[in-house]
Amino acid sequence: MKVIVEKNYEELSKTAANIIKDEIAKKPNLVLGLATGSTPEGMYRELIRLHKEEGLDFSQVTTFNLDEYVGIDKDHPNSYHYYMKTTLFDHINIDPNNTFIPDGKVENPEKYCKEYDRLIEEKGGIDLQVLGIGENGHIAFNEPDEALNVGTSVVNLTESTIQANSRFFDSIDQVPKTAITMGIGSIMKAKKIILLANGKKKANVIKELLKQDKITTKLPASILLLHPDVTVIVDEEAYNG
Ligand SMILES: O=P(O)(O)OC[C@H]1O[C@](O)(CO)[C@@H](O)[C@@H]1O
Repeated sequence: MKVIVEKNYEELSKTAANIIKDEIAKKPNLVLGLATGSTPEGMYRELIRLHKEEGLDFSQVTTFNLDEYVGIDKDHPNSYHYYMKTTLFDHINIDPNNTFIPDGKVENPEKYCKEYDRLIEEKGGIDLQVLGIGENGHIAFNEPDEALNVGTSVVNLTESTIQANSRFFDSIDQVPKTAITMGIGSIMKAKKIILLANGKKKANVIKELLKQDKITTKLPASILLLHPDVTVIVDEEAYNG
């Protein structure tokens, strides 16, 4: 795993956005895996700037998002559909038909999850996957457990994730308890992965991850040690605590 330590969140965000820019330059019809949460917000702001000021062209790009809460409408302000639309898609020239986010209100989730993985394959697989990391080591919503799902699945969120994500909701009772998430296998099939983490809150989990020489389902991000092209981009706070 390659590690880049940036001075602060702004530099981290620019570095991540520039990696995406370089990949689009190499392959204009890039298949890009996207994450939500607080961490990538700065990267999305920088991508919008690159589009508006430097003509970064998303017209041929396809995106797949990692996850969505179950039972939440697409236009709910806490849905990841709403997040992606307002944080990135409305501000760049991406074709909405080329953006895919798991549907949290689907009737037959099992069938739907298989379809989602099949669709990723059909589009040629993910070229570049952006990941955040939970304070408990989750990637997407693959929570620490005895076993991890290979493909896209419906999962239960842990108490610590519900607690961490309650900051986006009016009260903790409103945080959904389940989500659809790309599986560990779906993520590991990406050709290239960047994992972003900033701030003191992520220092413990980054320390754990970077000292790992074993993979363990108790720290889902440790599976990334098996991937040939992962870059971890952190700011000094997440690196040093
Ligand atoms: O960036 P945050 O808000 O700390 O969230 C960490 C991770 O947890 C999630 O919310 C769950 O998938 C991701 O979207 C994010 O990468």
